Amino acid sequence: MKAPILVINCGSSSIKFALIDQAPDTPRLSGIAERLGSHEARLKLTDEHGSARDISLPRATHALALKTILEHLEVHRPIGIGHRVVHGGERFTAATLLDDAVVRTIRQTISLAPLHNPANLDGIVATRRLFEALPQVAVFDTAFHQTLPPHAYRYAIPEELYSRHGIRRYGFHGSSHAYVASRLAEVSSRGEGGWLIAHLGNGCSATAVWAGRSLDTSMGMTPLEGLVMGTRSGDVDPGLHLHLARQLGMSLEGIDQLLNQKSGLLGLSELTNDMRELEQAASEGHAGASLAIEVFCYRLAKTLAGLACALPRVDGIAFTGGIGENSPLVRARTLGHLEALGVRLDSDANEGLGRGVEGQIHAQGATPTPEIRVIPTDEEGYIASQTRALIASLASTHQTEEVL
Ligand SMILES: Nc1ncnc2c1ncn2[C@@H]1O[C@H](COP(=O)(O)OP(=O)(O)O)[C@@H](O)[C@H]1O
Ligand SMILES: CC(=O)OP(=O)(O)O
Ligand SMILES: [Mg+2]
Repeated sequence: MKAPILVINCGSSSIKFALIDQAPDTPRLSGIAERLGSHEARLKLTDEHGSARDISLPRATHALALKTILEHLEVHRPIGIGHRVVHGGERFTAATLLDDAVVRTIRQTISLAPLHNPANLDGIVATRRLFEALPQVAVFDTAFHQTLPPHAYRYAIPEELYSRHGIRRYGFHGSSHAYVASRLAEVSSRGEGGWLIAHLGNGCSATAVWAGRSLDTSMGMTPLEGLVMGTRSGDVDPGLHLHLARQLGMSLEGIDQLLNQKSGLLGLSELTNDMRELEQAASEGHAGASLAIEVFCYRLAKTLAGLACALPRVDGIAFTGGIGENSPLVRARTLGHLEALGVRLDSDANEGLGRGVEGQIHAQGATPTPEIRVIPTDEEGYIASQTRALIASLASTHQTEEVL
């Protein structure tokens, strides 16, 4: 591999990673260390030829898993490491070189993303210790949404909560939305224009993008706002929290768990958070699974229609993420609720498109309607390119300073 960048996405019980060559189309080395902390902890590695290895790491911590990952990848001599950091608050509007001060500032944003940032930081701290000599970069999920105008990012609550405590909408999945927006500009005849992008994975969010800039998005201060997700409720009546506490005697911890881990597709279906399994169960007559899919698609359509307000014109709608790329059913059901936006799906193209494959699925007619596209996301590729660009710009500044 030539000058590869190691990308690390450190979650609460897993670490996803990829080693990415400077030539974008070179096959990657990638993998996941999962169930960390448990007896079943393991590392799954797929090399650049596609052959997979499964290594058992009983009770491995994040630090031990990272050490093992790095031992396996070291021979390829990465030139830098890019870390996914979910919340950058208002302080970070772009990818940032990690030093002690930046790590301290990320630590201060923990209260804004208690589910994601502590794990991201654990990964950063351990990797900086293990690889002192390598430049390391934080790429923030929130950075792409820092172009939101105040009327999109402010909540209608007292001003002081924003100015003193940073309570506002931030938006997430920025690396995915930014990647898809740039890919749309390459493949669509409409160019950069106005796009509604639906990132549908375990976490789900939709974004309105105009001329490559995010103008509004469905997630808010935390990744709980907005769409129905695998285990997250998305939007609920804000009065629900008080009701659960006062009438049902639930604790804050309990409410947090209920809305983040027991709701969404899982809560509605009482079956699973996995869309593939839900589609199977629904086809066999499971009423909860059918309802979960219907609520998911209706709420997504309603959010996309709302986000259209942010755009001067809707040139198209793009689907991405595990569900967006693989589920013709979810795409068709969602678009079925959006006739008012003038969208027209080509059902055969939708059904016939390979799983995880890029393509266009709108009906071709005399009058142009919004394009409908499937764009497989590449968060790791985006994080690697941001990391590479920052390292290159620092190297050239350093060289200029030496000449001067
Ligand atoms: N063929 C498929 N049909 C429907 N849903 C699918 C299919 N393949 C994957 N998915 C769904 O994609 C979701 C996971 O998306 P993914 O983007 O991989 O998640 P993450 O946010 O963890 O990266 C799961 O709900 C899974 O069921
Ligand atoms: C921000 C967020 O929801 O991330 P994920 O989809 O990885 O959970
Ligand atoms: Mg993913």
